[in-house]
Formats: sequence, structure tokens, C-alpha cells
Amino acid sequence: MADLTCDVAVIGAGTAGLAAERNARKHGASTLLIDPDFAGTTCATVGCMPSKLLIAAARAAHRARNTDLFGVRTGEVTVDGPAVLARLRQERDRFASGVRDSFDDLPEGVAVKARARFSGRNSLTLDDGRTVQAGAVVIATGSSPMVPEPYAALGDLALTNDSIFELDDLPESLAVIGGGVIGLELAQAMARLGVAVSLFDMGDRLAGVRCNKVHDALKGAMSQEMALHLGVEPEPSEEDGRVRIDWDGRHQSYDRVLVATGRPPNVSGLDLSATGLALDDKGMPDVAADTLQCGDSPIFMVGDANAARPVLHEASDEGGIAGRNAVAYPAVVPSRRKVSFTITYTEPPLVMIGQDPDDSAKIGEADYTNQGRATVDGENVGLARLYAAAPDGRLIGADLFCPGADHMGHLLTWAMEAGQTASDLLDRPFYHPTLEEGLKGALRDICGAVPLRVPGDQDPGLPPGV
Ligand SMILES: Cc1cc2nc3c(=O)[nH]c(=O)nc-3n(C[C@H](O)[C@H](O)[C@H](O)COP(=O)(O)OP(=O)(O)OC[C@H]3O[C@@H](n4cnc5c(N)ncnc54)[C@H](O)[C@@H]3O)c2cc1C
Ligand SMILES: NC(=O)c1ccc[n+]([C@@H]2O[C@H](COP(=O)([O-])OP(=O)(O)OC[C@H]3O[C@@H](n4cnc5c(N)ncnc54)[C@H](O)[C@@H]3O)[C@@H](O)[C@H]2O)c1
Repeated sequence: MADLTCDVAVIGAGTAGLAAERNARKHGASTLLIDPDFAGTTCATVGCMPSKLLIAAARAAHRARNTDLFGVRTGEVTVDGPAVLARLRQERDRFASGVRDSFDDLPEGVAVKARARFSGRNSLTLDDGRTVQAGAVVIATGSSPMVPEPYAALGDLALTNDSIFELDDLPESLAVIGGGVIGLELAQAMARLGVAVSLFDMGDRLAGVRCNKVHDALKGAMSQEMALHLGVEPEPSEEDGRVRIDWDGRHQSYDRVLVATGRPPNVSGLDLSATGLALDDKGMPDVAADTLQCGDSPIFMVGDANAARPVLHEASDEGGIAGRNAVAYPAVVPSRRKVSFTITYTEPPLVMIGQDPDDSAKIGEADYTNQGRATVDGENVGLARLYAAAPDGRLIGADLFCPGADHMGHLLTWAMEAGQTASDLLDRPFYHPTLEEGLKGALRDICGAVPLRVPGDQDPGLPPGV
């Protein structure tokens, strides 16, 4: 006899799990939300929010140091590391406590403070010895930093996103291992805060950028702010209380090392083999993207745990879809998934939207190195590449590394969601002088290549600098 029973058990009280539990309860289910800590989400505590707070401080320092261009003299700019980190933690703690307050709104008995593992398809064992029998289970256990053994052996000298925001002061020097999203965002922020940063990646691509031209622009910009070592195998060791990195017959010492080599899903402690699901060589079941169901089982997998779209808004969407389907099981209903959209908060931001362009795609390009508004603001760097399907000219994807890419990326994603063409977008008003105006050239390229109507009553000239 199980100690606890419910219609839907959700494992993990992060963004995805909270959404799943909420939606299952909204659809009439009795629910349990199981988490060992209820500490707040990864996003609020060690992810999106503290990293963006660090980036905000870095932006302030960078702007303060770069006023001469405008004839504005500020004198020497100093960065007070403890003050930067104190503000970061103060705001971060407010975000995290907001999430923790939301746990108090859960109905009596829903929150179960324990670590869960499967003992069968519909049954869980908790680390306090209790058992749970559920009609359906949603796995929302998130992901954790992977720390390769030689870095783990460095003890406190090795940082991850779990520990870097707890530092009392900024290090003088930092090696960053991994040029993925986390490595890139934090490396640039640290460099702008005055830390001497070297970034190492065993691959040749930063942040998985798919477009060569965009990658060249990103790499060029980053290499001006940090020492960039791509396609190398860094080997760490401890030397006189510091971190020594050896690579390609060279070596250098750093105060600390940030390990940003990926965040695999938290599945190893779940005993998924007890579910009878077929598992791949990474121990992962097959998860349907439109229902979040594992095979035809009553088990659903959402957020970073399924490793498909490990960003916040997708974790939230997936939780919602799985929560509803867990109640409806076995009559699950597929949901339309949104156009994929990621922003890496470098400066300028790096944005990837939608599909890879195949050979038939029509491509438009906008150069921001001489664009009007970007030049006015002294931020003229990078480019935007837009992809459209032939023969109709529908926008299907984009890669941007340019000022304002985080905002323009939203406009483009929304246009793709609406099935709009390059011509449709050109029919919209473009204010002057804006970064959005820069996209006009790319949209016209696509209209010419498809070919597609360039709105007939539109002046083909461009205002200064566009
Ligand atoms: C440094 C960093 C910066 C980021 N920046 C951004 C950003 O700017 N924008 C963006 O969109 N995304 C960003 N992300 C990604 C985003 O934070 C994640 O995609 C999102 O938080 C994942 O939510 P989740 O619910 O899947 O996992 P989590 O919030 O991690 O929740 C998982 C929960 O499962 C619990 N758990 C684990 N195992 C068990 C078990 N066996 N039993 C019970 N409970 C368990 C954990 O305690 C945890 O509470 C960032 C991530 C990082 C690390
Ligand atoms: N702005 C955002 O939305 C945002 C910000 C941060 C993180 N995230 C999420 O967090 C996830 C994890 O990010 P991440 O940057 O940790 O992982 P990642 O998988 O994006 O990048 C890891 C990098 O580390 C390199 N690497 C792995 N092992 C190595 C080794 N031993 N030596 C040298 N290089 C090595 C890989 O080649 C890769 O480039 C991302 O997929 C992203 O979804 C999102």
C-alpha cells in the first residue's frame, strides 16, 4: 500500500515542474509536487537572473569606460567587486524569495519535501522511505553543471554557475572552460568588470552558432575582450593555490576556473530503468516534442530534464502541456510548439531563431558595422541574416549578432509565428533612425531572391545610414 497517492505526481519544483503541477491541478487532478529543497528555481537562484545581474554591472562598467567617443570624459573607472556581487545577490535573493513565496500558495499537502526515484511505471520511492502511487508522473528534474574529473579535483578553485555568484570578490584572473552560452555570457561580463579572462573550448564553434558569417563576427568581437583559445584541449592542475591550464604546449595560471562544459539532465538518480521505458546510451527515454509523453507511458518529461529546448520559456510551456496531458492520459493531445528562439546575452546579443537554412532557402543580410542608429550609439558591430522559404518567401529563421538583436529577434519570431513573408514585414512602418530599419535591406534581398512583391508604393531609397 502506497503512503501517498495522487492523479499526477510532479518530480522537481523548478519552472517546468511548477507549471506542470499548476496545470494538472487546474484540470481537476489531485497532485503532488516533490522536491528535496524547494529552494527556488534554477532560473532565479543560479541561472538567468544572477547571470543577467552580473551582465548588467558589466554593461555599466563598459559604458563608463567608453565615453570618450562622444567627447565625454569620465576619468578612471574602478569596479568595486564586493559591491557588484552584493547587489547581484541582493536582487537575486529577492527574485528567489518571490519563487519560494509561491510555494506557500500550494494547497495543503501538495508540496512533498523529498527526493524521488521510480520503483515502477506509476510508483515512486522517496528518500524519506515513503512511497507514491500516481496515475501519471511528470519528470521535471532540470539539469546540473557537468564538471569533468580534472576540474572536480581542483576543489574550490573550480567554479560553476552554482558557485560563481557566491564569490565575495571578483577574481583578478579567470579561465573559462567551455564557449557555450554560459561560458560566453559570463566570460564577457567578467572581462568587462576588469577580470583578465581566457576562454577555452575543445570545439571550434562558440555557442553552437550555425552561420559562418555570424560566427566570424562573434569570434572577432569576443577576441577583443578576452584571450580566445578554440579547438584546444585545456588540461588543468593546481599550482601554488592557483589554477594552471596547459594547452598546445603553452600554460598560464589563473586565480580561478569557471567550468561551463554543459548541463546534462538530472536523470541518473531517478532509476528510470524501473519504468520499463526504452533508454538510449545516455539513459534518456524518447520524449514526443508535441505531447512531452515518453513513448505510450503515463510518464512525461519536461524542461531541462529532456534536454530538447533548455531555456526558460520552453520549460514553462512544456510544463503546461505535460500537466494537461498527464491528467488526460491516455488521451493525450498534441500541442503546437513555438518557433525555436534563443538569446545569448553577450553584447551585442546573439540570437538564433527557427530553422537552419537549407539549400533552397532565400537569404537576406543586414550589416550593422555601418548602420545608422548603431553608429549614432557607437555600437556599430555585427550583422543579421534572415532566412525565407521558397517559393512563398515566408520567414523561417534568422541568425543575428548585432545591437538590439534581443528585441528585433522577438519581432522576427513573432512574424514567423504569424507566417509572415519578407514583403509583409516591409509593409509595416519602420521608424527612423532605428536598429529595425537595418533589417529593411535584408528583407528586400529576400523579396528580390524569391522573387516577391516589394510593396509597390514604398520609396526604394533608404534614409541616411540605414
Ligand atoms: C547560468 C544560467 C543562465 C541561464 N540564463 C538563461 C536565460 O537568460 N534565459 C533563458 O531562457 N534560460 C536561461 N537559462 C536556462 C534556464 O534557467 C533553464 O532552462 C530553466 O531554469 C530550467 O527549468 P527546469 O524547471 O527544467 O529546471 P530547474 O529549475 O532546475 O528545476 C529542477 C528541480 O528538480 C529538482 N530535482 C532534481 N532531482 C530531483 C529528484 N530526484 N526528486 C525531486 N526533485 C528533484 C531540483 O531540486 C530542482 O528544484 C540559464 C541557465 C543557467 C544555468
Ligand atoms: N541566455 C540563455 O538563454 C542561456 C544562458 C545560459 C545558459 N543557458 C542554457 O544552459 C545550457 C547549458 O549551457 P552551457 O554553456 O553550460 O553548455 P553548452 O553545451 O552550450 O556548451 C558547452 C561548451 O563546452 C565545451 N566543452 C565541453 N567539455 C569541454 C572540455 N573538457 N574542455 C573544453 N571545452 C569543453 C563544448 O565544446 C561546448 O562548446 C544551454 O544549452 C542553454 O540552453 C541559456
